[in-house]
Amino acid sequence: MSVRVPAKVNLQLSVGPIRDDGYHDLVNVFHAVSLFDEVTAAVGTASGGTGPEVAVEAAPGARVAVGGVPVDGDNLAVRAALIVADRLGADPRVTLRIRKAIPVAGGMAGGSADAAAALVACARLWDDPDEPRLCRDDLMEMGALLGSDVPFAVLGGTAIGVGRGERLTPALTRGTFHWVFATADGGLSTPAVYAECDRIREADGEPAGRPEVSEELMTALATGDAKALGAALANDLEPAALSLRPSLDRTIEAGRDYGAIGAVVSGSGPTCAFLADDAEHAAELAAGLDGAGVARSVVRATGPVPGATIC
Ligand SMILES: C[C@@](CO)(OP(=O)(O)O)[C@H](O)COP(=O)(O)OP(=O)(O)OC[C@H]1O[C@@H](n2ccc(N)nc2=O)[C@H](O)[C@@H]1O
Ligand SMILES: Nc1ncnc2c1ncn2[C@@H]1O[C@H](COP(=O)(O)OP(=O)(O)O)[C@@H](O)[C@H]1O
Repeated sequence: MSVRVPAKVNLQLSVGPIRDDGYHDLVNVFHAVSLFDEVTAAVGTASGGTGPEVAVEAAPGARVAVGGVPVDGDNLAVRAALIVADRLGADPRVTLRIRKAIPVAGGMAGGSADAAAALVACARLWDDPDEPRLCRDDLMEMGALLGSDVPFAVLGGTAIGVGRGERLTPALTRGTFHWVFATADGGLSTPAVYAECDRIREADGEPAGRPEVSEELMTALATGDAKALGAALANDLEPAALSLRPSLDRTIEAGRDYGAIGAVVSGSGPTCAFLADDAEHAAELAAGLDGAGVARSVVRATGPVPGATIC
């Protein structure tokens, strides 16, 4: 059972004040792009242990450093498999193989994507095909137990996330947008970036306001206006990511110099996202960024694309 699952970029990430539970209230506009991890689930394990086993590798041709991905019970895909087994009363001995093209700790929700893929794969493996007990909404609910970004990786497309980002409403979009992503050496820790955002706000004496959906962004999406979308991209975590990784400033500038119509750090970073007018412009932009030597790798993708899908 193989499932393909997309990365995300945040078109708008508005971060409200920190809550009592340590999370921040968000308006998080997710957009799924055509950079995919693949998770394969097969019944049984080689070691004969009591739970899931996992192996992780870079997808063919992908320059992803998989060293930081846990291959034990901390792997989000393993935790996802255990949740599905528990819900369906299934034998949790399953072998998961993850092929990663999504950068690790890159702000593109690769771990969440793998969790979503494992939820979909294990549900298909263990659920009753004639009378399934789990629907997509159930899997999204189970995903929220694993992380704020997991429900979106199940859903895909473009969606507005509120709460900690897990409560989703699909957004109306028209056409296809063309993106170029500049990945970085080494990741950034999501909790550390949120903490840096709080620290900067406190130091500047600028408390967080209530996050609100950008009307400019929604109109740009609904009309398929790439230039307006580029102008509306906004990420409250960007100053924090730049503070923790000052070299990203040069990456963003290089993208602008090569004609990107929008440039933003993706989520908690350090991947930078650049919007192009069309496929041809994206190819030129990618070549320019590659030559500038400001990224570990430069990848093109389009969005929106569907969420976790059985291959
Ligand atoms: C920043 C975003 C933007 O989409 O993603 P990444 O860029 O890391 O992929 C998300 O908010 C990350 O979501 P996810 O990676 O699922 O985080 P979780 O496991 O739920 O939380 C990890 C930690 O991030 C912080 N966190 C997360 C979500 C949120 N609304 N407020 C927070 O403060 C908390 O410190 C939390 O302990
Ligand atoms: N299947 C997985 N793939 C990647 N990272 C994972 C996975 N499971 C757990 N992790 C952990 O989650 C952390 C964040 O990873 P990731 O989701 O790739 O980044 P981000 O939150 O920046 O989008 C990693 O550093 C790793 O320790």
